[in-house]
Amino acid sequence: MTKPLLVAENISKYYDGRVACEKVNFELWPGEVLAIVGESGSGKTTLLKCLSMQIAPNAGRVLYSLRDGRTESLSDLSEAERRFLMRTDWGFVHQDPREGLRMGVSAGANVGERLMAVGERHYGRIRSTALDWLNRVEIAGDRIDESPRNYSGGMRQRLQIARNLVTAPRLVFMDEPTGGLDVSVQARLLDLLRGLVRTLGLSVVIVTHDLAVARLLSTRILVMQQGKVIETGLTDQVLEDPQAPYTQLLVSSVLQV
Ligand SMILES: Nc1ncnc2c1ncn2[C@@H]1O[C@H](COP(=O)(O)OP(=O)(O)OP(=O)(O)O)[C@@H](O)[C@H]1O
Repeated sequence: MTKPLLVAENISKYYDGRVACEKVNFELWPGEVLAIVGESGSGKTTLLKCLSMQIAPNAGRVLYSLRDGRTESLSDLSEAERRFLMRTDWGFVHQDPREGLRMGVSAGANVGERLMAVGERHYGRIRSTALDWLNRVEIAGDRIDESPRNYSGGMRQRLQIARNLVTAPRLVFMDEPTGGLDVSVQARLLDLLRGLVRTLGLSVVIVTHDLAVARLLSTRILVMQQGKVIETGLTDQVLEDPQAPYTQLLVSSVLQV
């Protein structure tokens, strides 16, 4: 692919006149993992929501390269195109897996229903694909009929990932996917995510306040402070040689390893 998958142009969002994010610009290329980092309240989640059509920005636009090769502004998409993105071409991994899962149905159904949403009707195939995905996210196959209510936090998060990836999305948004988990569970999940992202060639926009997560997963990084992007570049470069004083502070306080 010779053009970006997603382009953010001057994205701004205000709440009661207060800046949540302002004039954010970047390009996301196929296979790239972009980490949005910054302290609490810097506008990371707001930006992610604007990018993924969960909220409308007050200004600016998001261009997306559709599977048929057209590049369209998200705000100009038809309802059917939006649905296709939400159900198939995009994934969204929430920090709290309960937001991304249906807790009232089995783990297998959580994965299977995304497949059904894209037209798969054959029960045997749905079940075997669900099993395969549980396996890929290291959930034992004999837990397929259990409700995710019985699952641990780490298992729920892995199930949420399976549910998202089963439709072979090209772009996955992640909001603090390892937040709220024990450190050892986080490490394992990060490993798994890194493996999946690489094998599947996924493009990812990930919000994290944890620079170690950004370092492990991302190719590029975007540092936000008070709603604005203050530094951006290749992750290794930015973390090794941060230019903005705020980034220097972030890096020196967090990455003393
Ligand atoms: N629905 C809302 N109504 C009013 N203000 C909001 C709303 N959502 C976010 N904000 C404000 O926008 C700013 C950015 O918030 P946002 O949640 O995007 O930051 P964040 O960097 O994701 O923070 P955190 O890491 O704590 O989740 C904050 O000042 C926040 O109070």
